[in-house]
Amino acid sequence: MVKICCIGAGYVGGPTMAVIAFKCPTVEVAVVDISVPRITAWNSDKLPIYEPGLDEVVKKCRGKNLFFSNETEKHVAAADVVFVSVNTPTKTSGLGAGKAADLTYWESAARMIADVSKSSKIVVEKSTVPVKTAEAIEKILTHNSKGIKFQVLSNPEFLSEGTAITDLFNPDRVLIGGREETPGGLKAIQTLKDVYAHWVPHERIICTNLWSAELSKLAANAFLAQRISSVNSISALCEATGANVSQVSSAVGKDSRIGQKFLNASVGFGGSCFQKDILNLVYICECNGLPEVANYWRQVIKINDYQKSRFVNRIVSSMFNTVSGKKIGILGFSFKKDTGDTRETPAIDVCRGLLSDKAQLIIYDPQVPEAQMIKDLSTPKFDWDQPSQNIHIAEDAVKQSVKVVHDAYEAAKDAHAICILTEWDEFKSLDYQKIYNNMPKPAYMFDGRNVADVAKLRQIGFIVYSIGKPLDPWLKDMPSIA
Ligand SMILES: NC(=O)C1=CN([C@@H]2O[C@H](COP(=O)(O)OP(=O)(O)OC[C@H]3O[C@@H](n4cnc5c(N)ncnc54)[C@H](O)[C@@H]3O)[C@@H](O)[C@H]2O)C=CC1
Ligand SMILES: O=C(O)[C@H]1O[C@H](OP(=O)(O)OP(=O)(O)OC[C@H]2O[C@@H](n3ccc(=O)[nH]c3=O)[C@H](O)[C@@H]2O)[C@H](O)[C@@H](O)[C@@H]1O
Repeated sequence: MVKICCIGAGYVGGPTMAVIAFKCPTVEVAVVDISVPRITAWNSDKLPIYEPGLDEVVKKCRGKNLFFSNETEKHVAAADVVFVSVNTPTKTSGLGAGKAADLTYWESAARMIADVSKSSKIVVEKSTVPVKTAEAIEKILTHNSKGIKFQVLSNPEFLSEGTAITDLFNPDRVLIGGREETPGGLKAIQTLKDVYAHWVPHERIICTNLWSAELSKLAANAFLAQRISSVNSISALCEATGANVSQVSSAVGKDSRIGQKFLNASVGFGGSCFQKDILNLVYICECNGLPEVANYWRQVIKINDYQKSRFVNRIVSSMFNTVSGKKIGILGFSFKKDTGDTRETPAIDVCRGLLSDKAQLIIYDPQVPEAQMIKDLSTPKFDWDQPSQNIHIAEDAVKQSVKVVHDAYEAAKDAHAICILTEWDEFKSLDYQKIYNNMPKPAYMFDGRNVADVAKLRQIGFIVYSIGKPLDPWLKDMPSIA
C-alpha cells in the first residue's frame, strides 16, 4: 500500500488529500499540521473549512485510509510520498518584501523531512512556489539526507475554493513536473501519475520538467486574474459611455478564442492567491532582468486596486459626498460565494474605505464569523496591499462602527444604502420591495457583483449602481473620481 503524507491541512491539503483517499482506497493518506485546532476540527463534525461536498468525502474515508494528525514527524517518516502544502504568503519584510514569496514554512518542512526520513521519498511541491524552488528544496534535502535518496516533483494545484471537490473530481489537467532527464525522476513521475490515474483520464495528466510545472501555476493564476482586470477596466469605460459590461463581455466571450468564462466584472478579485502569485511573478521577472514584463503583470494588480477604490468613491460621491454616520448594509464578506474564506476579499478594502469616511456598517455573510470580520477590518495592511484611500482603523473603532447580523433583511433595515460584495445565490432572490420599504429615501443599491436585477430595482425606486452598467441619471450628476 502506497503511503502518502501531506504537510499542511489547509484549503488545499485537506480537500486534495480527502479526494485522493476517496478515489484510491488502496492508498493510505495522513494529513499533518502544526496547528492543533485545525487538526482537531478536521477530526470533528465541523470541518475547519466550508466547501460544498467536502463533508461527505471526509466522512467516507476518515479513520479508514484518511487520517488527520499533529504527529507530523511520525507520518512523514512512514510515508513513501510527502506532499508539502504549506502556506507561501508574500514576504512582509527584508529582501523582496511586498513581492517575493515567503518560503519559511516550506524550508522548515523540507528540513524536517530530511531530518526524520529513514527511507527514500518522493517530495511533492503542492504549494504554489517561485520557479526554481525545487532546486532549493533538492539542495536542502540532499545536504541533510544522510545518504537517503529524495526525488522532488512539482504538482501544483488548480482547484478553486467553493468548487474544490468538483474541481478535484474532474480536473482540467493534473500537472506533474520532475527530473525527466533521470531514471529516478521518471520513476517518481510515474508513481505520482499512478495515484491520479485512479480517476483522472490519462490524457489529462501532463508531465513536464520541474521549471515548466512551477511556472505554469504562476502563469495560470496571472492569466486568470488578468482576464478579470481586463473586464474590470472595460467596466469603467462602460460606465463612462453607456455600454453595458455584461453585454460587452458576452459578445467578446462568444469568440471561441476568448471564451465566456472568467469575464464577470466585479468589485475586484480577492482570494489568497491571485495577488500573491502575481507579486511573486513580478519579483521573479525583476530578478531575471525583465522590468517590462514585471510592469505588465503589476498592472493587473493596479487595476484591481483601482476597481475597489472606484467602487468606494462611487458610493460616497452618490450619497452627497459623505457617508458619515450613515448606515450601510453590506451583503457578503467572503471573497467569493460558497466559501467562508476572507483572505484578500475586496470586502475588506471596501468596508475600510467606507469606515474611513465614518460610515456605520451592518454586515451579513452566511459563512464568515463575526470575529473574522472584525479581525480582518482592524488588522493593519501592508503598503502594497491596500488601495490608496484606506487607512488603518483600530479594533475598538471597528467594533463601534460595525455590527454583524445573521440575516440580509436585518443588514438592510434602516440602511441608507446596501452594497453587495459577494455573489451569494441568496442575494438574487431577496424580497427587494420589502427591503426598500424599510430603508430611508433615497434608497441606494451598490451592486459590486452584478447579481441584482437592475431594471426591477429601479422600478421599485432604488437608485442603483451596478458595476459596468449604464448609470442612473442620479449617479451621472455625481461623478466620482478614483
Ligand atoms: N487556497 C487555494 O484555493 C489554493 C492554494 N494554493 C496554494 O497552496 C498552498 C497552501 O494554501 P492553503 O491551503 O490555502 O493555505 P492554508 O494557510 O489554508 O494552509 C496551510 C497550512 O500549512 C500549515 N503549516 C505551515 N507550516 C507547517 C509546517 N512546517 N508543518 C506542518 N504544517 C504547516 C499551516 O498551519 C496551515 O494549516 C499555498 O502555496 C497556496 O498558494 C494552490 C491552489 C489553490
Ligand atoms: O491558486 C489558487 O489559489 C487558485 O486561485 C483561483 O481560485 P480561487 O481564488 O479559489 O477562486 P476564483 O474562482 O478564481 O476567484 C478569485 C476571485 O476572482 C473573482 N472573479 C472571478 C471570476 C470572474 O469572472 N470575476 C471575478 O471577479 C472572484 O469573485 C474571486 O474574488 C484559481 O481560479 C484557481 O485555479 C487556483 O488554483
